[in-house]
Amino acid sequence: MNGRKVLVVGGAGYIGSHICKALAARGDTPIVFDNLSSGHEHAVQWGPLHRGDIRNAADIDAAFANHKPDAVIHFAACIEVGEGEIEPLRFWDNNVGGVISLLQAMKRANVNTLVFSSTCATYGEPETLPLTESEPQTPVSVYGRTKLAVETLLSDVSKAEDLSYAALRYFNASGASPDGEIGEEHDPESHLIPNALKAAAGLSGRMKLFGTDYPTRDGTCVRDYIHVSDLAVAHLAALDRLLSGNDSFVCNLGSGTGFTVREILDAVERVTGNPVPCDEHPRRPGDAPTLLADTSTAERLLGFKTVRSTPDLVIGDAWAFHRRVWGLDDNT
Ligand SMILES: NC(=O)c1ccc[n+]([C@@H]2O[C@H](COP(=O)([O-])OP(=O)(O)OC[C@H]3O[C@@H](n4cnc5c(N)ncnc54)[C@H](O)[C@@H]3O)[C@@H](O)[C@H]2O)c1
Ligand SMILES: O=c1ccn([C@@H]2O[C@H](COP(=O)(O)OP(=O)(O)O[C@H]3O[C@H](CO)[C@@H](O)[C@H](O)[C@H]3O)[C@@H](O)[C@H]2O)c(=O)[nH]1
Repeated sequence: MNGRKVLVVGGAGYIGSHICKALAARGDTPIVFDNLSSGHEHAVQWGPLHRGDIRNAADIDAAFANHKPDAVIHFAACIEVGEGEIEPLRFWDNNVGGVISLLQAMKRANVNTLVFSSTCATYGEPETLPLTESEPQTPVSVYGRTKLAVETLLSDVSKAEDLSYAALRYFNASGASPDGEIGEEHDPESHLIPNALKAAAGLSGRMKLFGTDYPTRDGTCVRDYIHVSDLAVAHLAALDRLLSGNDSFVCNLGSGTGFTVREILDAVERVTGNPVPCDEHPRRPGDAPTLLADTSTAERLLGFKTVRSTPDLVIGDAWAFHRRVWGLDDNT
């Protein structure tokens, strides 16, 4: 299915920009709606940018009126888990208030298809691994609770109104566009792989390894890293499934394989050829020991299987992107 206009809310950000690129590559038009609070204008390359805030009804109504999209993919949120503990009101306002505002605008514009960025952080500290979608959701962070609240909101609204939605629970989004064009540019950056690459490049001093006493094979947290280009493929499939008239659904997006923090640091050293200077620190609050996706629902509903979600491909693509952005190609 192509030739659609898709409003990509938060499309100037890390994951959203990769989905825009994938939409355009197959003949859809991504219209980015973004307030550029953490996104980048230079990442909007495949369709128009409509600058505005999701919580402002006039802004979002204007985007629907000007561009008449067929569907919406919603990425915009406050994502920095630690900040949520300090500023919960800001997180609830943007992550939940933003979706209420968006749903109201969709209703006014008569657009009823929505793909939503949820997260494995809604599961909290699971007992059963790998995580299926039916695992109880008991998030341990403000961030995770706002995302779970949106899932509940979408479920309630879809029962009463003409709304079909997909809530996609990403595991750890990582990597960069394989052609090096776009990648992860968060500021501040809290994610493991870009921080490790920066340390390997000698640009940030020693990195912090949070927690070495977890009940895992080497004492560090296990995560399921999914390449952002694989995530993009899954979003197109989710959109197509909804636009074909199927019911709303919830689905994990992960690779199904877990790696410890130490294994990721080893891979960073292997790919870059540089050591990762690193100090051991206490656990970071809110980190679950292990998060690992059961991928069977994504396979069944979306025909989705990852193809680039191995540590070496993820880190290789991220490294190529960051070398360019950091201006290292001539001297590292
Ligand atoms: N990065 C991950 O590993 C990960 C994992 C699970 C879920 N997610 C979810 O995926 C989504 C995208 O994450 P990301 O890493 O690309 O984040 P990001 O910060 O790079 O992108 C978010 C975008 O939304 C925009 N935005 C924020 N608030 C807005 C508002 N009120 N109005 C308009 N635009 C607004 C920002 O400017 C930015 O461009 C988020 O919802 C996040 O919670 C991310
Ligand atoms: O400088 C760092 C950064 C991270 N870590 C550790 O590395 C692991 C992965 O951390 P990170 O890359 O920050 O990812 P998560 O905390 O797993 O969270 C990400 O993945 C979640 C889904 O798992 C999303 O919901 C969040 O938005 C996203 O930040 C964790 O054990 C961290 O403690 C370090 O040791 N040092």
